[in-house]
Amino acid sequence: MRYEAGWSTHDGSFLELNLRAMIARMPGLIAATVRLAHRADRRALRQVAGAEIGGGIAQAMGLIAVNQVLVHLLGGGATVDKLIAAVPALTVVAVTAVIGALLRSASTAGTGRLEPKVFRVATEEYLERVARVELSAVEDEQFHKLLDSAQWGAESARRMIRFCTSVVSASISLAAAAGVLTVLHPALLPLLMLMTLPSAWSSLTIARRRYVSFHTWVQHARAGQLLGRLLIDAQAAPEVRVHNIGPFLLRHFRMMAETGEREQTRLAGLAARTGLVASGWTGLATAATYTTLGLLLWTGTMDLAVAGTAVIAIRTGSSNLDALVIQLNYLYEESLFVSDLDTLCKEADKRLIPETGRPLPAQLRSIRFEDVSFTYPGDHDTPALDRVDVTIPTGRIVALVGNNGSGKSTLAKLLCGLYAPDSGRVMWDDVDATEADRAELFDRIALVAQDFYRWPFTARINVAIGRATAPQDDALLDEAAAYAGADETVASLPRGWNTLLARGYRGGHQISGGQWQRLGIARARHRDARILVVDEPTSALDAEAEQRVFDQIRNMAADGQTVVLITHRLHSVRHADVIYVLERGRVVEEGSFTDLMSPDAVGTFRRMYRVQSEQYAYEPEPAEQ
Ligand SMILES: Nc1ncnc2c1ncn2[C@@H]1O[C@H](COP(=O)(O)OP(=O)(O)OP(=O)(O)O)[C@@H](O)[C@H]1O
Repeated sequence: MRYEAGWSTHDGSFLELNLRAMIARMPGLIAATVRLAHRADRRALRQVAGAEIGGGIAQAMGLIAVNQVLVHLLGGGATVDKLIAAVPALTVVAVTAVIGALLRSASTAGTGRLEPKVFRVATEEYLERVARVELSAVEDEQFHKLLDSAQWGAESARRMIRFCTSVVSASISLAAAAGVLTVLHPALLPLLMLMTLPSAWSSLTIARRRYVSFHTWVQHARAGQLLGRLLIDAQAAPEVRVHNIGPFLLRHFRMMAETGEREQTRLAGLAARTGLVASGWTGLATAATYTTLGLLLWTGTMDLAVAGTAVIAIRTGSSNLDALVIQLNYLYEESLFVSDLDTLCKEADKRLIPETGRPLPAQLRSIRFEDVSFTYPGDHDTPALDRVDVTIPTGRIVALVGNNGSGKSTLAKLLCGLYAPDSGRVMWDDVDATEADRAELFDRIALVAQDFYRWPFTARINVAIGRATAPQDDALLDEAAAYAGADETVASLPRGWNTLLARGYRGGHQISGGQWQRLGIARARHRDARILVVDEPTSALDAEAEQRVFDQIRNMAADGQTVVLITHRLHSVRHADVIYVLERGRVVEEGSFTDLMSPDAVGTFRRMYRVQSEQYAYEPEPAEQ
């Protein structure tokens, strides 16, 4: 499941993974992290910033004081006098060390507080958007790939806080050491930089490879995890056992994991080689630095006290510079994932369901599909709906029937405003659904989809979620449950309405498919919308419950509610005002039950009805003579 890196060029970021680009982008990245942290917790941010800046100043002062101590100790005079003279500087060294330690712990506490908050803010930012994008975006493979990689972004944003703190701290310490070195001798600073360049190059190269590899293999990793999860999934568990699917899944899990391992091994080998080359160059640069120092001493250009401070400053400076490069590199690597998150937010913004639109008619007369065609993205040749004309009059029952894959559910989804037609229009009287206020449109529809969602919450929430924003009213919930025949189910649950319907959690309970379906119908009833779209509402119901649901659907239409009924139970569409028969995305027949059953009709419905009714025909065995 390798990906071409092409998609990653959406931001082209990894291609810019070189030192110049990194330095150019760094202020922007730090500013973005600071903004995120500011939104998450201002006080903690101030605490971290104050502690880091204070810590850097303390370190610089400490280094200057060390220089003073060495000057006193290596100067002329009696040892006791030299020690007494060094006491004030020694005190400064001790005090700055204590202050530094206190500030470091303040920074650690602040960072610890900030990190989880930044993670939450970043996560909410994309979740909030993704929940509002068009359904077509959620089903789009490219968008999904972006979702996969961007999900790491929130975790990266969290880690960036720590790396940002380390970068600021290492930069201040480095500035202190560099300042001291420049004062000691101007040649020392460039030499220090030279010592660090190879490790900077090596970390960047390794980071670049890791990022490219991540993007190439991201969906492969997800698919591997999916296989692993299937083995422990409660729903798959019966088949896994009875059909002995465990070894099959495990074998494929191993195969996918091994591909991942090979990639990791390849990266590790390359990293080891790059690291070795870098270490060689660092060794040469270090030798050059200390040779220069030796020469300066030998020629008398530098005295011993200064050389001692220089060695300390070089050691501090090079470890600061190493830390800075490593932290900058981590920061940069994480920022690439944060930029994926940013890209996801931008892409999601482009695909958001519009928040405004034309108001729908208050007294709607009908919804009309006018010459509507629709093809799912990727299915270029086979339209799911092909030039369909359908009229749904208000307060009537409209039935959609047809073979599997004939386009019934797709038509229902277009009606619900989940997809827009490729051509043709869905008109709510004189308002085109694509221009309509979508929130208002959704508000008018209650949907019992074929694959309605089994929320892993309590029975109460499973029904109340039909009107998620309204306050919960037990009387209304009871009424909806009674309507759908779910009242007995609820009464039989160990904790009634408050029973958790999620196996695998404490107190979780499992109900049957039919009982779920009753709850799904109760949910749609509780929504109390003007148009009810029911897609195979009774597939899991027993015969009596099924009859009851269809009777109630009839009553609803009598009360003025519009019902769009999709079903394979053809006897249940007898009472529909109009029946549309679909075949391969086209309407091939329409009319009332009587019209379609008449000998003059096209005959598709009649044929389907006859096949079904023959299955129910009961002829008693002839009595034995
Ligand atoms: N989300 C989707 N993405 C891509 N193709 C889809 C999607 N949903 C349905 N299709 C395709 O569109 C066609 C019509 O499917 P649809 O679900 O509308 O049929 P249906 O009449 O409701 O079938 P059934 O009676 O089996 O529920 C089918 O060929 C199906 O493969």
